[in-house]
Amino acid sequence: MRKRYKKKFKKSFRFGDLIFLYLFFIFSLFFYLNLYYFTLPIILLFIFIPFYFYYYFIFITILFLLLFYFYYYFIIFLHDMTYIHVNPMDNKNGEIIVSIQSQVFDGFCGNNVGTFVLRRRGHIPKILNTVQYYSKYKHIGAEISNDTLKNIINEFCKDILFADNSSNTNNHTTTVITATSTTNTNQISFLTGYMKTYDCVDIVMNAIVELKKKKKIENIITNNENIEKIQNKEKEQVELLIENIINLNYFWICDPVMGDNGRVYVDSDVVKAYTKATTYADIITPNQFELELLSNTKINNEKDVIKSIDQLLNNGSKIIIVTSVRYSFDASNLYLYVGFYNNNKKLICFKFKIPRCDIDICGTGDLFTSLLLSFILKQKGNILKIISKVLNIMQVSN
Ligand SMILES: Nc1ncnc2c1ncn2[C@@H]1O[C@H](COP(=O)(O)OP(=O)(O)O)[C@@H](O)[C@H]1O
Ligand SMILES: Cc1ncc(COP(=O)(O)O)c(C=O)c1O
Repeated sequence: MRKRYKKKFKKSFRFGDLIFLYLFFIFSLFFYLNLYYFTLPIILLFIFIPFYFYYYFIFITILFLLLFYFYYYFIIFLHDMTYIHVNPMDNKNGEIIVSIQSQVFDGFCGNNVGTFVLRRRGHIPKILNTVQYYSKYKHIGAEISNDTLKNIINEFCKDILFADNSSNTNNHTTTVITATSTTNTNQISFLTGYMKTYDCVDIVMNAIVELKKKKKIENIITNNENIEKIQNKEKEQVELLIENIINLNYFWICDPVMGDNGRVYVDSDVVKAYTKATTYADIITPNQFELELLSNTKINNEKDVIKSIDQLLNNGSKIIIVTSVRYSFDASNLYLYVGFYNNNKKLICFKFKIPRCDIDICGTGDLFTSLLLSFILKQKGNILKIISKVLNIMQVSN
């Protein structure tokens, strides 16, 4: 009786197909609701229990569960490959990043880009907005006053020095050290971008220099003897290590944002302030126009670029990265140059060719500097590899 009924049932309803559709529907629903966590297989198991007396359904259920598990772990694997998983509150390495840039209401530039990128890559930057404008193109809004800027920066410096002095006593309540009580306050990096006025650049620069002095940060630890012992090929590699060029425990990436393609968007005397800053900044990232302003040289060819880089390095900066140079004889590419002195004070310069998109993209410089900072901190090592990684992310297809 039961057999006959089963046969009839199978023929008329095509029960197997219905179950397939049912399973498909349930899975789609759960995925749509983002409920693909561990509880789901158990829920599904209970849903399918009524069908268990058909071994055919048992087989399908197990198959689906297995597929689900593979799919789930595959997603996690892909996610891990793509993003760096960091708990935003987990500042165990004690790094302190200070991002001093603009803030705009509309669009992407300055801290809107920089701090987003840094946070997305697992850093916890401290953020100071130098201006609050409507957009990159409409500088309507307000600049931070000198007093406010000084107050905030001084407070930060006080906190840092206080943390140093009281590193053995854990009864402090300063904001800087809230992340962990074992914060290494030597691991500080400054990223500066858009600053509208001479005073703003000057105040920030003086604070950084003063802090460096108070914390007795030595500039660099290059050990000539060790490098001489290494064979020639390896010697070249050692020269390229960023930790041999700048002090990674404390450095300043200064993007001298002044203008682009002949258009200036800061006060005219800001160039003087940045020229002074080239003495103290560890890494300077001008575009072609900014390099021309800083070196007072018109860039027509590669020789001009190298001469200007040499001039800025001579002032005291450790690394110059000219983020984009456009030559009249090559409209389809941009060129990025990186220059620094080796131990024998010989200028080392490399260039990267970048396929140029025929659009004016907003905030590219700010994206570049924040990625650069992140890769320096996370990856260290060969400076050319660091820049390649940054450019790989920046690369856009035409
Ligand atoms: N038109 C473009 N085509 C391709 N890449 C670009 C373009 N504009 C900018 N970039 C990328 O952004 C980086 C920084 O851009 P740049 O224009 O030099 O910065 P800034 O915003 O400071 O002027 C370049 O090194 C390059 O990788
Ligand atoms: C307010 C403001 N205007 C203009 C610029 C220049 O933008 P870009 O670097 O894309 O030329 C910036 C960059 O930070 C900015 O913050």
